[in-house]
Amino acid sequence: MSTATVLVRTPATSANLGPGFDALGLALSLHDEVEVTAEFGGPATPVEVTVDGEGAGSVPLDERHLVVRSLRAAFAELGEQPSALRLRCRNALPHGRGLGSSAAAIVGGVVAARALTGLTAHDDALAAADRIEGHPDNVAACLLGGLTVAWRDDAGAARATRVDVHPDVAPVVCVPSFEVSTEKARGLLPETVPHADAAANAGRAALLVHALGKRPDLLLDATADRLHQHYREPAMPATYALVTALRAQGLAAVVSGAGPTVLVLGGGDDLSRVEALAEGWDVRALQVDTQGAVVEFATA
Ligand SMILES: Nc1ncnc2c1ncn2[C@@H]1O[C@H](COP(=O)(O)OP(=O)(O)O)[C@@H](O)[C@H]1O
Ligand SMILES: N[C@@H](CCOP(=O)(O)O)C(=O)O
Repeated sequence: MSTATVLVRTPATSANLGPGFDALGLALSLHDEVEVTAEFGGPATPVEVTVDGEGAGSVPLDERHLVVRSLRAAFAELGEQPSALRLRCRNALPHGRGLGSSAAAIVGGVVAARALTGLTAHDDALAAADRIEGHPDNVAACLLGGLTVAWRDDAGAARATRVDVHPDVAPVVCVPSFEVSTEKARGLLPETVPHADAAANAGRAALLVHALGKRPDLLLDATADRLHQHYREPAMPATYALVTALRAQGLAAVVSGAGPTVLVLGGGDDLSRVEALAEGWDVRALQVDTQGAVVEFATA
């Protein structure tokens, strides 16, 4: 029998960034940690999970737990399931707010399973995480850190590349007290969209990559979206109203991921202006996380 332990740290992510639906993601300086101990070759025992912080008291503590499901899926692809699994989760990412908590849980499980079997390269981890999450934008940024552009190749496997972010891009998030699940928010999207809207978003998404990297002064124009935000308004009217109010003041505000958090891609100078309009919201000035998922330690 063999036993190994790893500790994996995963960042929050804001996906879409306005026009980059299911493609763009930005890793943020807010993190979950999961410590996983796995035994191989012993008698099969039930999984043990403890949770501190966000999700404590609400997430299931058995095989339905999202990190456990992701570990199981990754171990299945790697060819061997552990006979025993023990997890200690310390969560800072709020759930169901559009800050990538599910992506962080999935990446945490996939990276932990790979580290527990001696794999440290991220090569196949992105595709594995995308197969669980169902869209590659958050998992790419969570895995790689920074600003990422994700896509699926012709065989359907997720791929991603990182783009450097201009130092003046200081993310501010306005987190509401209510949740909207990504599943519900995706259910509001239409099957098809007008060609003019698709064309407008393609142009703005291309501009956004340039604005985030080199021209923050173009961020207001670059963050305009016609593909998802207004379709989701019925599930989060307060979010849509805050985005509209912030944009009217010249601030580059978008719905973070599938919402309901609002992300403002401005400079640090914008914080007081955001706070003035976002009364009652939990307004946090964050930084871009440049590390992505990190294996803090691994013991065999
Ligand atoms: N650290 C975690 N541990 C277990 N389950 C989690 C964790 N993070 C997220 N989840 C699951 O994912 C759900 C939230 O996912 P989702 O609706 O995609 O919102 P978001 O990813 O924007 O926070 C939670 O309600 C919970 O079921
Ligand atoms: N592109 C996805 C992003 C979902 O992000 P999350 O943080 O809300 O899970 C979408 O817009 O549905």
